[in-house]
Amino acid sequence: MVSNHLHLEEPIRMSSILEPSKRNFFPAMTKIVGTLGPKSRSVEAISGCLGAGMSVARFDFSWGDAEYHQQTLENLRAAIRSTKKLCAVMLDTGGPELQVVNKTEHPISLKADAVIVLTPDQDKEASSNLLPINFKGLSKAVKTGDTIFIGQYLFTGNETTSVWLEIHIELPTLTDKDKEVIRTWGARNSTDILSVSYTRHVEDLRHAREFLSKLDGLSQTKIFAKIENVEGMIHFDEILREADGVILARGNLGIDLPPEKVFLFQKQAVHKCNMAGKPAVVTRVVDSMTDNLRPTRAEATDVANAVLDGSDAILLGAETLRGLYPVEAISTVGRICAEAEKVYNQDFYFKKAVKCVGQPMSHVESIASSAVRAAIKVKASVIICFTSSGQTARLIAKYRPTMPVLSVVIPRLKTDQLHWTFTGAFEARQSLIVRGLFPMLADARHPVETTNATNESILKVALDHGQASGIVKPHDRVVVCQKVGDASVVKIIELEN
Ligand SMILES: Nc1ncnc2c1ncn2[C@@H]1O[C@H](COP(=O)(O)OP(=O)(O)O)[C@@H](O)[C@H]1O
Ligand SMILES: C=C(OP(=O)(O)O)C(=O)O
Ligand SMILES: [K+]
Ligand SMILES: [Mg+2]
Repeated sequence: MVSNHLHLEEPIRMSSILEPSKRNFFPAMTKIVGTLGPKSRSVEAISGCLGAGMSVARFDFSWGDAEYHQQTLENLRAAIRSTKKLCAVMLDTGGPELQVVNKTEHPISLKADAVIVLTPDQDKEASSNLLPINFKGLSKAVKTGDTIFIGQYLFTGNETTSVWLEIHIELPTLTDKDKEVIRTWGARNSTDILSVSYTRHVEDLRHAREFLSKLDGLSQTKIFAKIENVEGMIHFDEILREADGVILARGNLGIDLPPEKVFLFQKQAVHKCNMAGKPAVVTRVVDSMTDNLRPTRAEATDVANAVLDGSDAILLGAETLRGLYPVEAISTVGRICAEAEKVYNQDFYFKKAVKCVGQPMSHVESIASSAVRAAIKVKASVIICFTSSGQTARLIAKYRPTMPVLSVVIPRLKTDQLHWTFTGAFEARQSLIVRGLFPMLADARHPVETTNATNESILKVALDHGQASGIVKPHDRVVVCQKVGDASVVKIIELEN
């Protein structure tokens, strides 16, 4: 029996809940973004995070300077080399966020019923009754009776953190400080994904794209809209059309929205992203793991529901940034995701996605959905997809195959009139935030023409890679999606050994 809701493909025996889960070579199809900070920035800590399943590292420029984040990034590179795990780099802007400037590095506690003065004078020392704010226009932006909410990361010493106001702040979404960081740190480190904090309108993204296109090395950076207030939520559809992906910043948005409405936003936003074939990233899932080894029941269930809703990735903030158990937080979330993926109603979802595209389908989309359908019908253990731009692989992932997709990124030679370089590295890393995609960068010495001989030799390398990592075993069936000459083909192969 196939039920027509998005969870539980079919009823299961209660006793089967206790059956131990099979170990996979990868923790989950759902990806985990880890924010790197004080508790997760040494080579050792980052290696642990990569081993536990983190595939995107987020650098949050709401705090810390470029030098601090550069050191962390160098450590990430060392950890990638030693663990041989791929990891994408996400630059998260500060955005129009008002911050309390606490230079004392000591936590500050606020007392109930106390009177607090907010001052734009950043030279003043922060205390329980005086909070310096990094925004001169505050007194003009508020009126008597307005509420000012002070974010929860506040006063933990290391992070200067968010203050939220029930008002519209006349600051651009990409501030001058953000632009400076992108121009310097971002360009120097070939940022894979730019997270545009507090995206409020589609213009915010157009502006960001135009800005990136003028910078050396950043024209390929994917732009993710971080939706964290009601304004961004209201303009969601137009934002999604322009974005390469969306981050549902439930922490900040959850303050702006009545609690009983948060789930509605999540389900709608994730669904819209799924239908558009763009990655949806959900934040703030296991806050309590910042200080504890186990999540609460509500948090554990929430992670599973995010997967059943169709999320591509889970973003951990304080849990990895300043939490006591970054590695355990990642592995716990990964295990919950893997369990939820097993009961995800792929059949129902697939039909909805096909219906939503309508007819006629584009050729690539038709090939991609057919590859997923064939793989499920023949119980293939993996789909191997050849891609250069990454588009075919993303389209396959859109149909949420139940098996991993090994996306073999074939480099292309390109020139800017001065130099010749190979593409591929960006495309491979950028798929690390898409549910089910596991990229592999083909050797740049392979010629890019799609002849039978080159296809076969690259496929052999991919299969060897799959076998070495345990993703494919002897006698497995594998679905391959590639171009032979001018024709896109989906073929099913049976492995001998
Ligand atoms: N270098 C390649 N060798 C063989 N097949 C390829 C290559 N690049 C893409 N394909 C296949 O070609 C078809 C679509 O082509 P195209 O849109 O150019 O791919 P993409 O945009 O993903 O790079 C898909 O079947 C894809 O798997
Ligand atoms: C991720 C969030 O915020 P921040 O960027 O402040 O960590 C959030 O609000 O969910
Ligand atoms: K931020
Ligand atoms: Mg294409």
